[in-house]
Amino acid sequence: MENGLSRLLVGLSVKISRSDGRVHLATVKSVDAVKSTVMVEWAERNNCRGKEVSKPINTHIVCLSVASRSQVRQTCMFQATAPAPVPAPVPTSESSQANLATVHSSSVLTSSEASRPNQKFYDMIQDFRETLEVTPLSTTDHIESQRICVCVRKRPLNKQEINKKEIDVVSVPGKGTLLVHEPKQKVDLTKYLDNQIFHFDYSFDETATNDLVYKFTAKPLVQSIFEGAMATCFAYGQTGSGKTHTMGGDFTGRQQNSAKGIYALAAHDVFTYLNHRRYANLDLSAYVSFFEIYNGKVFDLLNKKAKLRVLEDDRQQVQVVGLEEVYVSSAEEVIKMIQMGSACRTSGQTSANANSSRSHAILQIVLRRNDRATTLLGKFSLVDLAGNERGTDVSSNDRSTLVETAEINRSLLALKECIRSLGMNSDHIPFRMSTLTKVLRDSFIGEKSRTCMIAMVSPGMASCEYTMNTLRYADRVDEFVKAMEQTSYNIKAELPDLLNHSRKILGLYKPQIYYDSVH
Ligand SMILES: Nc1ncnc2c1ncn2[C@@H]1O[C@H](COP(=O)(O)OP(=O)(O)OP(=O)(O)O)[C@@H](O)[C@H]1O
Repeated sequence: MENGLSRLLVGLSVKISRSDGRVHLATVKSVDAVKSTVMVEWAERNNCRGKEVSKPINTHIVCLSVASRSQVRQTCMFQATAPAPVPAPVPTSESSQANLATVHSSSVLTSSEASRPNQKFYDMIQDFRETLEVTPLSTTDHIESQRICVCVRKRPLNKQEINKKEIDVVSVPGKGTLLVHEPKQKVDLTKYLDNQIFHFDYSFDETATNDLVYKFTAKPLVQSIFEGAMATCFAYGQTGSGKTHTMGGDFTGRQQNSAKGIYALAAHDVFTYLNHRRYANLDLSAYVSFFEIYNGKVFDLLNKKAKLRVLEDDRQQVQVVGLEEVYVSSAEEVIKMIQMGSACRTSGQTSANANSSRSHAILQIVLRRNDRATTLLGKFSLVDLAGNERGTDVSSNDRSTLVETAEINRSLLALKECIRSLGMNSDHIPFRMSTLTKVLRDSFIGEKSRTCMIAMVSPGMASCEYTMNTLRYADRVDEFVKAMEQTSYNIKAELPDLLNHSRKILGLYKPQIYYDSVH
């Protein structure tokens, strides 16, 4: 019977009618999906988009009652619209069948879904999502070359959040757009969503891989360092939002796969270019350094966390004195350095003075000419920033936390200001505001500098405030840069209007003559 129902549902577009009168539309993709844990949750979490539903050929009602692994029984009525008889090769497993308890051919609906905290908000968000046009970014999409690029990446709900039945309050319809459905309550206790919309250069949803993120963010910057640029890629966001996952590689349990992060992907491309005949006559070598900044102090991750000094000479050149710069001849060697440095960073977490989420980690891939002075050609700095979540939390009065917080605040503020100055082509770069911006000073100067910021967000309702902080920060960087890009265009576009206005006031209005003269 269960098997029959599974076959019946696979490939169908189903309308899930619920006791409160709401309707969800979904396409059932596989028998396994039907059988896994709670069908209702699955259907709601995945394809609940009305536009996927094809015209019904025949309609029938089924009432599906399923039990989750925790034996919470849930019953739901399905109005299934079948486009065609569905061919379904059905691998059945005893264990998964156990999850499907009973099926009734009844139209009576009893729903016990309200077991989820914040169910009302969950429903409202689901309803909102049904109205969204979703166009996820794909590898074939066009990549725009720009001097400053600001993107956002949403990670999936993690196991803990799923167990807590946290609701996902972030939607990524694509094309650089991201929405936060902020749950709010009026004074009369009516619940409502404050749907806030943000636009960035690219927005990555929870299904995006590191490869995809890399392709649109750091990859376009790699070539620039072969043309003499200083390129920088930042990962910004609260603790646990996915900065290290993105930069350093994804985790399998506690093991980090360093070959799968943006650090390693960039290293691969550096060696591809290095071996390309186009750059062969430059006679270049690659070097790597890896260090962290904690509380304004620099520690060398490739040299047993040696504490280093940052000095500035009279020509404003900033030097990290004694920083190891290791010659590397392949991407694999860079990955080894990343593993070594990351292990050093992690082990520091247990010591009294450092914690990875409270420090900025910077991997630099440096290109030098093989001349006597090993002249610098270009540099790519990849930065895993400190978590920004306690930047606004002033509730803790522990002294070291306050000092730490002040330093993180200062450095993130300085970073924003330096990127803005870069966007303005300003002569004044306020890099002295923090150690982070001091050591990255050369990234903010010169016509060829390129910067990319990836803002990471956690999707859970509990992280909503931090998510909004992250997005506002990224939005301000982006907004300002785009405003500067727009300025020259707007001045040109608005000049006729402004001049006409002045002429009117002065009684000199000759629109035709003026218009002709402008064009
Ligand atoms: N896009 C993603 N897909 C799957 N899992 C992810 C993703 N992003 C993050 N995670 C997982 O979430 C957890 C936290 O991620 P991560 O350590 O990268 O966060 P973080 O922002 O670097 O935190 P911290 O500031 O504390 O270092 C990890 O277990 C990671 O594997």
